[in-house]
This record gives sequence, C-alpha cells and structure tokens, in this order.
Amino acid sequence: MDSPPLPRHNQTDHQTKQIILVHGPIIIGAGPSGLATSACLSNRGVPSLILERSDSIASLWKTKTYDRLKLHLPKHFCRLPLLDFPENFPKYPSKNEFLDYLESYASHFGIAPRFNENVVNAAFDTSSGLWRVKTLNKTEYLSKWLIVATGENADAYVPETPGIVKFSGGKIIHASDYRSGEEFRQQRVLVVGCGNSGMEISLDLVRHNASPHLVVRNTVHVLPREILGLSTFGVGMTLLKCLPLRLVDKFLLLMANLSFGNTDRLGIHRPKTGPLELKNVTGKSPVLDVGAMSLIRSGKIKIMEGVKEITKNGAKFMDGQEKEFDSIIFATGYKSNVPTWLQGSDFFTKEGMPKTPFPNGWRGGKGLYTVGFTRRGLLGTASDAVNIAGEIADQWRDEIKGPIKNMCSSRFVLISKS
Ligand SMILES: Cc1cc2nc3c(=O)[nH]c(=O)nc-3n(C[C@H](O)[C@H](O)[C@H](O)COP(=O)(O)OP(=O)(O)OC[C@H]3O[C@@H](n4cnc5c(N)ncnc54)[C@H](O)[C@@H]3O)c2cc1C
Ligand SMILES: NC(=O)C1=CN([C@@H]2O[C@H](COP(=O)(O)OP(=O)(O)OC[C@H]3O[C@@H](n4cnc5c(N)ncnc54)[C@H](OP(=O)(O)O)[C@@H]3O)[C@@H](O)[C@H]2O)C=CC1
Ligand SMILES: O=C(O)C(=O)Cc1c[nH]c2ccccc12
Repeated sequence: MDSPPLPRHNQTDHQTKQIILVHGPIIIGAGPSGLATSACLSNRGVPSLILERSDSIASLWKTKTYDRLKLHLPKHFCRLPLLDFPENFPKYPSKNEFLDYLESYASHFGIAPRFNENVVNAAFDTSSGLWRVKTLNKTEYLSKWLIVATGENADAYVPETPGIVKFSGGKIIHASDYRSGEEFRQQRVLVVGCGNSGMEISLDLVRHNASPHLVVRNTVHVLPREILGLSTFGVGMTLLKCLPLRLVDKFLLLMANLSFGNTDRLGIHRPKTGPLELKNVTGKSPVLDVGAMSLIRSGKIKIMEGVKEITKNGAKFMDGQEKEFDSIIFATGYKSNVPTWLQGSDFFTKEGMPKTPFPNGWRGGKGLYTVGFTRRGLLGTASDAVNIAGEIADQWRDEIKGPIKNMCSSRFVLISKS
C-alpha cells in the first residue's frame, strides 16, 4: 500500500512553525488512559507519541486533587494493563501511591510524552488521510491515527449561580483547587454538590474544625465503601456475574440500609433507579462513603437544599433559609474539553463524550479512537486501551510493509520548519 500524500506546506496556516510526521499514533493526554494505551501499543510493537498540555504525567491526580484522596475502589479494579500495583500497596492506595505507580508505569514502558503541548485543534485531512493536530506552541503533528485521551474530567465545571459576583467573603474555589481543610479552619464553608468530591471535602473540612454545609439539590445514592470488610463495588461486580443488575442493586441497597438506616430524614433521598443501573444509564457515580455519613448524622456536616442565590455574605436556599459563609467550594463536577479542539467529527456529543455506548465507544472511524470516556473509571480505561492497541497493531503491521517504513526510524520526523 502506498503511503498517503502529505499535506502541502502551503496548506498550513501561516502561524505554524513546524510540521512533524509522527511514526505511529498520536495520543492526546498523558493521564492513566494515554499511558495505558501507549503501553499496550508498545507491547504490540507500535510506537506512539503522547502530547500533554501540562508539564508532567497524570496532571489530574498530581495537581487537581486533595491531599487525603485515596482510590475508592480496591486496587485491582484500578490497575492499568500489563503492570500490577506493587504487592505492598494497601487495598485502597493513596493518591501519592497511585502517582508513584503511574510514574513507574511510564518508565517501565519507556513512555516519554511531549509536555507543555496543549492541543488546540485536530481535524482529519481527507486529501492526505492524515489527522492534523495543532498545539498552542504552533506545532502541527500528523498521523494516520488520533487517540483522544483527554479525559472526562478535563475541565472544572462551575454552574452559573445568581449573585456569585456579589460574594465578598473569603474564597470561591472549585473542588479541583481544594488541597486540604487547613486553610478553612474555623470557617463556615458552603460545599455545593454531593458527589464523591463534595462528600469527601466536607469530611476533610470537619477534620480541620471547619463547619461544612453541603448542598444536595437532587437524589443521590450513597453506599458504604465496604460491606463486612469487602468492597461494596467488588461485591457488586461478583454478584453481577450470576445475578441480574436490578437484583444486585436491591442487595446493595439492603446493605446501604443496614449501614445508614433510612437516609431521607438526613436530607439524602435515593433515586428510584438503583445505583449500578443509574451508573450504567447516566454515568452518575454512587457516593462510596468513607466517613461523611456519620458526620451528617451527628450534624457536623449540615445538609442544605439547592442554592437560590449567592449573597454578599453567604447564600439563600430554595427552602427560604439564608446563611452566612466564609468560603464557597463548588464540587460540581467536570466536563470533557473535546468539543473545544476536535473539528469536523460527529463521533462526539456536544458534551464531548462518544455517542457510541460502552463497550464500543473506543472506535471513532477514520483512525480516530477514544480511551477513558466510558464513565467506568480506570476499568473502562483498561478495556479501551487493550481494544485500541489490538486494532491499530493489525493496521501497523500492514503499514510498515509499505513505504512509510523507510521514512524514519525515530518516533517522528520534521517535515517543515518556518
Ligand atoms: C478526584 C477523582 C478521583 C477519582 N478516583 C477514581 C478511582 O478511585 N477509581 C477510578 O477508577 N476512577 C477514579 N476517578 C476517575 C478518573 O477519571 C480516572 O481515575 C482517571 O484519572 C482518568 O484518566 P484519563 O487519563 O482518562 O483522564 P485524566 O486523568 O484527566 O488525564 C487526561 C490528561 O489529558 C490532558 N489534556 C487534556 N486536554 C488536553 C489538551 N487539549 N491537550 C493536551 N493534553 C490535554 C490533561 O492535562 C491530563 O493530563 C477519579 C476522578 C477524580 C476527579
Ligand atoms: N476517592 C475517590 O476515588 C473519588 C472519586 N471521585 C470520582 O471523580 C469523578 C468526579 O466526581 P465529583 O467531582 O464528585 O463530580 P460529580 O459529577 O460526580 O458530582 C457533581 C455533583 O455536583 C452536583 N451539582 C452540579 N451542579 C450543581 C448545582 N448547580 N447545584 C447543586 N449541585 C450541583 C451534582 O448534582 P446533580 O446530580 O443534581 O447534578 C453532583 O452531585 C466521579 O467519577 C467520582 O466518582 C471523586 C472524588 C473522590
Ligand atoms: O470513580 C468513579 O466514579 C468511577 O468511575 C469508578 C466506577 C466505575 N463503576 C462504578 C460503579 C460504582 C461506583 C464507582 C464506579
């Protein structure tokens, strides 16, 4: 097979400083998903190049998470393909242990991303059959394959909230900027959003003698992280092998009831759909409780209804209450950034998620792939990475028989510089 014609230099916009033809797929993002895919490719003899906007691997875990964070699923559900966690790691590794694992993963597979390369545009060039990927550094990378590994949590999501500009108390931050309760000691803190982040941040605030008020505007499933010393998630996965989903959900809810009792009186109402079914259908994660529930019961974490508006000194709530706060933390989740840079592909929704549901959302067509957009955490990442590497490896074997083999032996070749 002939290699495709390269885009002519005059097709480049005048700001591009250099064009680089990548030997193998381009992967965008050096988080767990990008690393796992690069490792699986390399294991099948396919080189790849990762472009990462920050200056290190796993920037979400390194720079956007709080100090007390631990994996909330047991480690074997969070391992990346081809390399286990060290034996001496605890069942629920801490964020620093997980980061150590990712660092050794990258070095084990010789993965060397190009850092400070923020992808601002990627489009398929039909004339050459190549993906053209442009970065803020005015470099353009070309490859037959583009693997999107920028994550479901690429950007912080802060809802538009009436009155927010009026707040003249302390800080307003997103959960991704929260490190510890140290700087909130003795403060009254409004925590908006009761996913895993909002719950764990509230817990951390209490441990630092702050007074968190947690906004729960909707129904939510809270499950104990463990049932009789066994991971609730693990028990759920085991039961799913032999029981229907709804029955497993019934069992998990029974366990939750035994642990917490009826949570309605605490202001925490459960959705009608069970926790695993809801996760499958909407992607909404159940909260896995690591201690917040007992603080809610004892009143140390106060549950509030939805926020109506932020005021100069605090907030007004939907139920008519008004309270003063020193700081506000938006634990309102994240969003994908794919729609901001991927052009001309209808594979993603306007929210930046693949339209094809799990387990088939990894293949986008025309050499486009996605990893880590399954709403199934690191388990989903591992599944995507293995699938992508298998498919590209087959194409690569054909490719290296053709003329592209002779173009370069290194990972990339510079084909234009202005
Ligand atoms: C607080 C928290 C705790 C979590 N805990 C668990 C857990 O215990 N178990 C579990 O299974 N899952 C967990 N998750 C889910 C989480 O999404 C995964 O653990 C994992 O980080 C996803 O990896 P990823 O590589 O897909 O995305 P990310 O880790 O977000 O990595 C994406 C990378 O892409 C880079 N990037 C983004 N946009 C661009 C661009 N335009 N150009 C270049 N680079 C770009 C980012 O800088 C980042 O380094 C957690 C998530 C959060 C937020
Ligand atoms: N230890 C661990 O392993 C941890 C894992 N995680 C994972 O990270 C991912 C992100 O979690 P998280 O950061 O909690 O984000 P989530 O998206 O899971 O939760 C966001 C929360 O904010 C609420 N919310 C959104 N907008 C508003 C609003 N305008 N007013 C009030 N509430 C609002 C949502 O409620 P609604 O349902 O009404 O939209 C939801 O409860 C998840 O996969 C989670 O499981 C997070 C922390 C710790
Ligand atoms: O941390 C998360 O939200 C995850 O995505 C991990 C995860 C995948 N499937 C689940 C089902 C129940 C709880 C957590 C998860």
